[in-house]
Amino acid sequence: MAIYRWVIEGVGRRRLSQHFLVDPSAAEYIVSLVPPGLDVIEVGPGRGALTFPLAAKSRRVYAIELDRELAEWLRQMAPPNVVVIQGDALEVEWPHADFFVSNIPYAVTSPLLLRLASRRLPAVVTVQREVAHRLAAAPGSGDYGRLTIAVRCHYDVEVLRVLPPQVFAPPPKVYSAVVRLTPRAPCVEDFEGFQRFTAWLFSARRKTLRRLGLSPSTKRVYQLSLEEIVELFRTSAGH
Ligand SMILES: C[S@@+](CC[C@H](N)C(=O)[O-])C[C@H]1O[C@@H](n2cnc3c(N)ncnc32)[C@H](O)[C@@H]1O
Repeated sequence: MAIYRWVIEGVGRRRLSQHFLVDPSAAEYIVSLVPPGLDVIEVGPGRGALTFPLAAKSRRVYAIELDRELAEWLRQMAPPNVVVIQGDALEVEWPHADFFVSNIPYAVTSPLLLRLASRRLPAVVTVQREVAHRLAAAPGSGDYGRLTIAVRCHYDVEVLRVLPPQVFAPPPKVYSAVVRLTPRAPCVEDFEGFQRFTAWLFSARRKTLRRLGLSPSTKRVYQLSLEEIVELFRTSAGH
């Protein structure tokens, strides 16, 4: 019975991507990238590795945690300027804030980044190194795709530091990277329409524009810059 319970909990924890930051210098580095005196949203505070130092330099920290036990623990332990919101960060309403921080739970990386992009908050996020490569990818590379386009439509992306698995407990199987996202003027007004367009476009990522009937160009979809994709969207959708 005890083993059975342990197995079920293990699966649950994996689904929650619970790898806790245990290297104080990594936590200090991430928090140093957040300007002082702001209202900050933190997704997945866990055991508070970022939350506590963040609270010390911020006006308020809204800590959104899905795990009920961790949320309750944090409510009891955190200073009064930490507002714990128990729930799924993909579903709960995000409070008004100036900045976003998260060691992103791996299982929700893409939808969370898309939700963040629609809010255009300045952010520092830790993601799998492969995701960081996708965010920073240049046209023509294998990592370049819809996620690159969606995030870069709203942000300038800087991959600042790679973190080895051992900075987390339990260590994940992959390396992570700290990424700074600085809002830029959005590349389009109709982001939802743009998302539908890029979904269609990248479902044929190796096809040429001529083959897709979009232009006489023999360039392939994955070789197009963000600006070229925006231009195609404008002409094809009459925007
Ligand atoms: C990678 S851990 C990071 C924990 C802590 N920030 C740290 O660095 O030690 C991810 C955290 O996000 C929480 N979490 C997972 N999915 C979530 C979701 N959809 N919404 C909010 N929190 C979530 C997990 O319970 C866990 O505490």
